[in-house]
Amino acid sequence: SPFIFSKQKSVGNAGKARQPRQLSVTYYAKSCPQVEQLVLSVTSQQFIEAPISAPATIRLFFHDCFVQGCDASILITSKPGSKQLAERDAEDNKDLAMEAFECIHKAKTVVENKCPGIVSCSDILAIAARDFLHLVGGPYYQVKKGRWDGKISSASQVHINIPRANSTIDELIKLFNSKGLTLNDLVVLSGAHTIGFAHCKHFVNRLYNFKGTKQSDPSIDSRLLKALKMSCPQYGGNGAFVAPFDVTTPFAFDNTYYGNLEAKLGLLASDQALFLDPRTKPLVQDLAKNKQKFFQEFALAMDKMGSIGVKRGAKHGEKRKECSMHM
Ligand code: HEM
Ligand SMILES: [Ca+2]
Ligand SMILES: [Ca+2]
Repeated sequence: SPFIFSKQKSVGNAGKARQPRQLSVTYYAKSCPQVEQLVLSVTSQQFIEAPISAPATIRLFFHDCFVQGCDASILITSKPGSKQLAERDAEDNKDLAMEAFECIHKAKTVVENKCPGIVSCSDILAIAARDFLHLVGGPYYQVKKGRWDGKISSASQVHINIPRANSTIDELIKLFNSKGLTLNDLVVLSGAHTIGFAHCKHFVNRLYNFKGTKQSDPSIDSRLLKALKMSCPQYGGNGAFVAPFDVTTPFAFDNTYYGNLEAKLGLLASDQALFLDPRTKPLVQDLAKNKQKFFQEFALAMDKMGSIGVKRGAKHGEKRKECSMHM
């Protein structure tokens, strides 16, 4: 009946932001069956040459999905001479590592060579992030595919959609909820900080002037505080210096991140806050005890994050030939 037809249609539109459109593991089974192998050939080589590509690409995927959905909008470069900057030139994206962009570019080139015009940049990013997660010792999961690339990339959309080191737990919960992610997803996905590094500017306030007190953050371990102060002076430090998120195993994907939080070894205020807030503390304690559970839940949460705001079809998206260039 026409009533039901129009009702279904409006439900479909209303769910645009929240309800992921259907993705599938077998999306390219006929059109490009070797896509995963092709991407892996690049990611595994890149992991040997530049292991930093692993954290960099996982973070790139996160920053893509949180702004306009998982649509490779993060890969588009600003038009030369235009005042309208693209997402990747926004302040909050400036420290995304080049290695990640290069890796996706290489993978896309290899895939285009074998399956021209078939595979979206957003699917390649999702596959590469999974590959790197596994290469650094994290869980393996099947990547659902069928994302189309977005046609919009605007720097002005970034700040409101990307969490910051000084975001409160309330703000983080709100932001994650707005993407269809739960409190549990927030705690589990933050576990990505078991690998990778951060620049001083993201935690220097904790060392010298926590919340305007002119004191250091009381929830930093004193030895870590001392070490971080040596590398990150209050004024005029080396802007290129990076500290590991996980002081114990910065290159291994494991659950030590959570144990570190219990030991006041979190790097960002937003990391340590997960152990200080009564809503998230029990989840941290649980994951610190249970690596198996962390792995299972991380894989599920990545799948969920990878479904945010997914576009399907030529009306809403495109399949870019060159990931950095909107057609
Ligand atoms: C919960 C709120 C989060 C905040 C406030 C946050 C903030 C940050 C900051 C400030 C950095 C350091 C960037 C730099 O100095 O270069 C960073 C790095 C990183 N983030 Fe997050 N992040 C959050 C959640 C996530 C999520 C959900 C993921 C992925 C699932 C993720 C993955 C990473 C990775 C892997 C790095 C290391 C990048 C590298 O070493 O190149 N983060 N994050
Ligand atoms: Ca995006
Ligand atoms: Ca680790």
